[in-house]
Amino acid sequence: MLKLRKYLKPFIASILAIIVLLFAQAMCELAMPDYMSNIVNVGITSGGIEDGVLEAVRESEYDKLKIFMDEKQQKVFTDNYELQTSSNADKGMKEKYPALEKENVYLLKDVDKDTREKVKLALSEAETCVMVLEQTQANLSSEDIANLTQEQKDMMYMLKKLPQGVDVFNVLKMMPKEQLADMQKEITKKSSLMGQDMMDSSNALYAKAEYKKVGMDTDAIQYRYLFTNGGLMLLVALGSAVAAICVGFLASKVAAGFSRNLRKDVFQKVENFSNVEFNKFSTNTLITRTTNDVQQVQMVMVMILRMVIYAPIIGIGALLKVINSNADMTWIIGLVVAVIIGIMATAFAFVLPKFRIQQKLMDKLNSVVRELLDGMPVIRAFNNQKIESQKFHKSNHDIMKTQLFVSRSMGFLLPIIMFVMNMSSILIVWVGSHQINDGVLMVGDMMAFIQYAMQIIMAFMMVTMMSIMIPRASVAAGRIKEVLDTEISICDPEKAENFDADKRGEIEFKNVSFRYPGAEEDVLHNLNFTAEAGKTTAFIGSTGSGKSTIVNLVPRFFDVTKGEILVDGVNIKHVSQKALRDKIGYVPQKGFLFSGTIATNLRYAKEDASEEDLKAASEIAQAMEFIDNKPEGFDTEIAQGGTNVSGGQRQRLSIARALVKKPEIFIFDDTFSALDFKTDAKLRKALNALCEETRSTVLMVAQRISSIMHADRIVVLDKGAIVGIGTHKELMETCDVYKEIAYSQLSKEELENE
Ligand SMILES: Nc1ncnc2c1ncn2[C@@H]1O[C@H](COP(=O)(O)OP(=O)(O)OP(=O)(O)O)[C@@H](O)[C@H]1O
Repeated sequence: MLKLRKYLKPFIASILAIIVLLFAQAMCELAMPDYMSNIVNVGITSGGIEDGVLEAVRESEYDKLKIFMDEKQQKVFTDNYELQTSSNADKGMKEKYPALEKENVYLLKDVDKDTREKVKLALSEAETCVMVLEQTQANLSSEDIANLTQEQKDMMYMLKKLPQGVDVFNVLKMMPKEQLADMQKEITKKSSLMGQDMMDSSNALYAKAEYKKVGMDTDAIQYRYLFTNGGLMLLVALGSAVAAICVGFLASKVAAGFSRNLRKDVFQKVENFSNVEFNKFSTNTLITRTTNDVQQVQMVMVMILRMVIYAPIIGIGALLKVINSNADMTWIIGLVVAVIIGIMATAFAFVLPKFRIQQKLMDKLNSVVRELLDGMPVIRAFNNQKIESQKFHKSNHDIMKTQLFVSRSMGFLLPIIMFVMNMSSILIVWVGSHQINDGVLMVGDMMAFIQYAMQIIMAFMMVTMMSIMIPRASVAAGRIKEVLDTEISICDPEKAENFDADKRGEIEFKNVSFRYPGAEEDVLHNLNFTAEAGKTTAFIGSTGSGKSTIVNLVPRFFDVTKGEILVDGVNIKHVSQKALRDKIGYVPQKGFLFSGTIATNLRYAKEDASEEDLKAASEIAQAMEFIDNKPEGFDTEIAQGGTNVSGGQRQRLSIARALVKKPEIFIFDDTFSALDFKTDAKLRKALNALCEETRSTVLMVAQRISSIMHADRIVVLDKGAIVGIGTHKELMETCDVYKEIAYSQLSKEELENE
């Protein structure tokens, strides 16, 4: 994938935005369990009271607290609370704190966060002691006793020994200071084992009880907390959803733009391929690389942008949260992650090779289908449908088998992983409930732990999935890069020369030898001849003697292996391909038309050609008659590849297309063999007239001697070498190969009459 990183450059801003958004999304996701934990621990369990910092406390209750506070703590209290006497309190005050009707109440001043923390510390131990003692005094039922923490139980048994009706706190006030300090030490030692959150929660319960005694509306406090935190949680969830939507939007934009640019570059590269490169890559693979492979990379790109960045943020974030939490259960996460990695590794060890096989089988199925469809008329003609459909069924069956295996394995994998995840929740609840029972963990913390554990496991699963997807996409990226990195063998010279302006279409082959790339021997051997300007030079020879190869060298479809080809006195390698091809009107062996109309096809080389030009060219190419017969004439639609016209018509339109261009050089690569003798003769006559007018050079490959016998010059080829050059007459006298061809096609009389 990294091979194509330069295609991400235009999208850097979007990628950075995605990273920021993913970070925001992860932060929101990580905050959610905390909110939930607070709602459970504080909102539900502690009645919406966060800790033991009392907003209001009766003077009598403060007297009790004071017993367990040292001078420093008492100072913190008096500094931050003000006494509201019963006599001075107004109506509003009394409504808010009804206890003021009977006694004085201390009210917390408006303090900042740090001071509040100091107050909390100053009150914390004293509140624990008072609470334990009050509970003891309150003659608890056995059920209540069972719910007490161990230190509360110990204290309760000690104080229960006091005679009935004696106020514990009055007794304590009279106790020697050292004994009281010992007792306090004992209580705080035990309570310090609880952890801060538990302490806060326990003190919050004390505060709630005190608020009730003050007459405050504790339900309102609880609702306020629940609505505030619930609302914040909703906002965070909304933030996460918005970030996720934006990431999805941007990631799709980046991936789609990335693949558009990639397809454009691959296409541009392929457009510049010479036949050498086309021979290296088959058409099928080039199409697959431009479409399917790019699509694969695009798909994984979206996943990378959404998951690969998100998974580590959320995974590490959740892990840090878990490590910092009170729950001593991190080992459960380690265990579950190890089990999941084990399961996935085993599954992928079986499935991954099948993925690769699947890709190959898909290629095979494609090629079988392609061959079947292309060769359908032949298959029908030879009645071989059964054999061919067996071939298809085999490929089809093979692919079904592997797909079934892969789908079934994946079908197993997900439920197993879900089972492991559910088991991990149960294990966390099991271990967590023991810790809750021991007073070291709160229910909300355990619930948050479960959520963080799921986030960590999901992050691991995302990374594992990506580690499977990325290598697959990497193969596709490699195939695309191979096309992009292919060196084009036929390119323009750095400093292009110009053609000799005094010459017009003269072609000279000088010691030209040629070997197809990858072939073992030359197909053309040391050719030397000149095709004079304005004259017709024809090539004839047995099949495979190299006629088409010679004419394909002129427009530089291939470059000569040895020697040089000069057009108008300049080596064709020294001019630009455009300048060279501008001079040439090429008609291939197999006529090819583009989708559009007859007119758009004829104007292919000369967009501004007039209707008269089209008509004139069609007349020469003997195509006017069939065009006239079409109701829409030149506007007749042509299907892709010209499949809706006959082979002969296609060929005539291909010839007309070259004629419209009126080039300096015509190349007809065995063009006339698709035409009947009569049309062939008429066409050649009209063509000769045109060439005389335009003074164009004609290179003509032919199989039929009658097509070329009137040429100014005939080059006879045998096994890639020239065995004779001259006019028909000269060759009939001097060249045995020519004579042999001529006599095999025409009678002695026909030849002598010519
Ligand atoms: N792309 C190619 N790669 C390798 N060898 C090729 C390629 N094209 C043609 N050849 C070989 O080069 C030789 C000359 O082929 P060419 O097509 O030029 O012959 P030809 O005289 O035009 O034949 P025909 O009259 O049958 O069209 C043949 O032996 C052929 O097998």
